[in-house]
Amino acid sequence: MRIDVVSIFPEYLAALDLSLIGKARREKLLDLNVHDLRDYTHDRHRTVDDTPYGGGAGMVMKPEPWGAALARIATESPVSNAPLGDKPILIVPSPAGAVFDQEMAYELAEAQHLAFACGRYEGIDERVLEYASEAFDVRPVSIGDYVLNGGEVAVLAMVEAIGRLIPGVIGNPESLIEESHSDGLLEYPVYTKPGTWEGREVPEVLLSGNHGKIARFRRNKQLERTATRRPDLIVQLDASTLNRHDRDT
Ligand SMILES: N#Cc1c(-c2ccc3ccn(Cc4ccc(CN5CCCCC5)cc4)c3c2)n[nH]c1N
Repeated sequence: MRIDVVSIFPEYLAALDLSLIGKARREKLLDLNVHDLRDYTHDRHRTVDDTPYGGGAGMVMKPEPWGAALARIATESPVSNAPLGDKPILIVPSPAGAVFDQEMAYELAEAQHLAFACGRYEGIDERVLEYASEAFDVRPVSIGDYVLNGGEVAVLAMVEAIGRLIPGVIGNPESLIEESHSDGLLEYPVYTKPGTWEGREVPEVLLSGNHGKIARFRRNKQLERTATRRPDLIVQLDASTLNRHDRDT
């Protein structure tokens, strides 16, 4: 997978050189390119923003640098020149976007080429998204119902959530099976040595070696946690998921 990220703070994305995503880049599982939007300006001050038409607080990101950056990325895309004529996907982090979730992460992990446009100030001139839709499948996406100062934090979260789903990135793919949201429920609690810590014991069933009982204990903990912490997820569960847990714990 190729990923391109455009930002006026490219150093914000340095975290993507670390840990599993950094390892995936070094092992060529991920071709991740970070671009400084200011490299696509032509004035002495490398200007990327201006006052909003119609008035209002703050500044808006100018269209010209974005147009040049996205045009460059589109021409380099391994997808847009493909015979099928697919388009690379352009994710535009925005408080006004569709909410990013695990289902979207799985969908985007299938893409050959993702580009991310990190806005700042009050956002990017809307004409950029219209222009980009000629060469990209443009997706405004939000990572949650709160307001950040720009798109970079959202890109870090999405690239990690998507990147870890790419085959070979996570050492043990089994660990992807039982994590939160993989089956519509929150994950169960985990424990490790020592067996007693600060007077607190590990649940005895986990020491029993009875895999059936352990599975039931964990399932019930998933349901218990989801019902108390995310009741909104419970209503979305189908009967088979809810009835799969056993009363015998
Ligand atoms: N993903 C994600 C995000 C973001 C996010 C993503 C990208 C940018 C680019 C700039 N900002 C800051 C910002 C955004 C909106 C406003 C409100 N204005 C009101 C008047 C009309 C214009 C907009 C102010 C400042 C961003 C925030 N926040 N929260 C998420 N989950």
